[in-house]
Amino acid sequence: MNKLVLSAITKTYNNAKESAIEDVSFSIKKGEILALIGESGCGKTTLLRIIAGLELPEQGEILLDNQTILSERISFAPEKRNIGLVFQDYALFPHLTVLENIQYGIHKLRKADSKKRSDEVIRITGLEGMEKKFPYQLSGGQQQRVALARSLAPKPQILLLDEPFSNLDESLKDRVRIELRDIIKSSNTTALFVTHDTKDALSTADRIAILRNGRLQQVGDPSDLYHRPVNSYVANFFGKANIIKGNQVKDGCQTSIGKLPLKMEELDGNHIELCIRPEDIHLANGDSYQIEGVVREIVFQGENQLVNITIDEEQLFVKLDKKIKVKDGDLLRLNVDCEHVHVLGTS
Ligand SMILES: Nc1ncnc2c1ncn2[C@@H]1O[C@H](COP(=O)(O)OP(=O)(O)OP(=O)(O)O)[C@@H](O)[C@H]1O
Repeated sequence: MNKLVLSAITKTYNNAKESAIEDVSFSIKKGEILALIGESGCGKTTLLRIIAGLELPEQGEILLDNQTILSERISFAPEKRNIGLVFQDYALFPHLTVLENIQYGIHKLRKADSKKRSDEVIRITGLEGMEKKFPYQLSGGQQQRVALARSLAPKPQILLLDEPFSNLDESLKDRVRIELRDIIKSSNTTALFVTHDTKDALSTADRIAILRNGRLQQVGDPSDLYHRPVNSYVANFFGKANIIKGNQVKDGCQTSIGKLPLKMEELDGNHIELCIRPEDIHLANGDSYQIEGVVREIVFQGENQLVNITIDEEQLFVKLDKKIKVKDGDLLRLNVDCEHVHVLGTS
């Protein structure tokens, strides 16, 4: 069941030449965590603010739990949407304790109910024992949990989080990503968070929506976006990708790096664009090989090495185990794992 449905949202700021958001549609299922990702200025915050009711688009509809909260005729005020917002800087009240911050959004409840609910979210967010502390006495990760607890307390229909990891040290991020996911899941909440970091999205979200210049490129689970990107932009956003052009031939595809025995029966068209991940190219261990190229650069990557090889005019990135000895100028013979080659498009 869908929790949030966005249809054809378009927003242009006053005096702007181009729209910040252009015809964006996607939905979020109940209980799902969706990451909205894209480069700086692509419109992530604008879309988040539109959903929260803080910004009005000139076109589009929003359904929250099957109720229209935005259309041509309707626009619910932010406080009527029952949406929880966690801001990038957490926006905690500095003069209130952890408990008072959490109870702020549920002050209309009877005292006993407010106590019961705040105890619940304190437990879910692991803040037991910190109730009397003030925000300045907490670490970044703890402050984030207070902000989360405060937003969860009124049981929002959906939680929106703006760059939830950007204020944290690199060393803390891995743990906080897992914590945040666990807290959202154990509170049965649906969430949408904005990030520009692929690691945040891949490790925390169930599905990812990628924006570019205000336009939605693809929505899918992390594996879809990595293995089946819709275009070269998405392919390159989620890691290194070799984008290779080719033409269909009788028993495969003749590409600029060599002939690959791809099963192309579903393809119709001569100009084919392929996405080949560096880890799907391997050193040939017998006489048979598909590609031959010269090593130009080797980048150490811990467990692996990323080797840049040239084949005529073409460059290819290949991920090899660190134990394989290669050096500049070596001639390498390689095979492509054709099962994993993804066709981006044909024309
Ligand atoms: N209040 C505003 N008035 C005019 N233009 C705006 C306003 N807010 C944002 N913009 C423009 O809209 C576009 C999208 O901005 P937005 O802040 O939504 O992007 P973003 O993806 O969240 O960026 P970042 O990751 O840097 O925060 C940008 O070109 C920005 O300059």
